[in-house]
Amino acid sequence: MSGKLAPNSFRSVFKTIDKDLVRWFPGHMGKGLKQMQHKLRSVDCIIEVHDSRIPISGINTDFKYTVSGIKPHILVLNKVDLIDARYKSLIENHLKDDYKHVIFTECKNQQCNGLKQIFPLAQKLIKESDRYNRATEEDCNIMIIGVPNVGKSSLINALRARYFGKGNATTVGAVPGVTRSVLHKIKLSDKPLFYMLDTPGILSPKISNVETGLKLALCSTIADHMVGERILADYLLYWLNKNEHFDYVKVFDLEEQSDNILDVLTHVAKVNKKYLKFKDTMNNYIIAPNLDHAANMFLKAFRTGNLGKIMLDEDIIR
Ligand SMILES: Nc1nc2c(ncn2[C@@H]2O[C@H](COP(=O)(O)OP(=O)(O)OP(=O)(O)O)[C@@H](O)[C@H]2O)c(=O)[nH]1
Repeated sequence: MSGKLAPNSFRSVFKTIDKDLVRWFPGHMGKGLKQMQHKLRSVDCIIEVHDSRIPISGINTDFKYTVSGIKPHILVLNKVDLIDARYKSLIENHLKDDYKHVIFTECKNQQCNGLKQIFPLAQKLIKESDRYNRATEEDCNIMIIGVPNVGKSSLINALRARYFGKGNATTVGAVPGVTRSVLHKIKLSDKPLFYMLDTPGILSPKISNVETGLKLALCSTIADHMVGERILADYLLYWLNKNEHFDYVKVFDLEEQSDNILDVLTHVAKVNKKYLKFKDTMNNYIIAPNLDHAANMFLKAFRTGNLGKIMLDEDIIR
């Protein structure tokens, strides 16, 4: 039976030593954004994809001032399979002033309702819009934008399989930054003639605060090593405790809830028999729990949904 700590025994603030622990804007992202802007003239609709687990922290608000705003726009919140369904209406409500069309998707499930809604909605919005310079063009182009690793390529592949009956046209990866080439043009359907333009994930150059950055990193939009696996695991533990999600106690066979990441990681490493062997200054062998391995296991459990269906912005929406 797992023990319970009183709520006030957990940290109420996450303190990091390094305020600049994430270097946000790798060079290719700035270049990608410029190339996207140049291509806007040939675009009829924008589908902005983000991660349902961070529907507020994860949105790159720069898109609003750079690439979206002028063209018909759909906000897709992907990976909805990883959040508790009751948050969908709360998220929609929270975003309603900024985003008129919000669709939740789960790319791994072809039967997902959201996937079925996207193309008909895009067609409708384009039909109702003024296409200006493109009014006489027969083909329609939908540009897919978003931060890294939210599932843009997966969405393109799922839509293409649905409407064009073709296999993967673009590479899917578990680490951010798989799509580097800007505006890879992929046919979505023949009649009507529709194309999708894949784009590399773009993060905002300025992240409003460290916690937003850490949430982005927990959802793999930033490579783990940019932040550090142990810091990320510590933030996750802090967040889980603060928001009373204690599935980790059972999943990792802990005796009780804990707010001490070193204790938790040491336990996880020991239970899973993950040790490091190294020599000390006296040339003696030391065997110690492999805390980095344990941190990765902790992060993976969250990312695969094993720690429960978790929406990291629930603290903001509440
Ligand atoms: N659970 C879950 N995972 C998903 C879903 N869609 C995509 N993924 C996973 O998310 C990871 C990233 O997917 P991609 O399609 O490569 O994402 P991307 O936005 O194109 O990535 P970049 O090219 O880095 O910008 C992969 O491991 C996918 O399998 C989904 O709906 N649910």
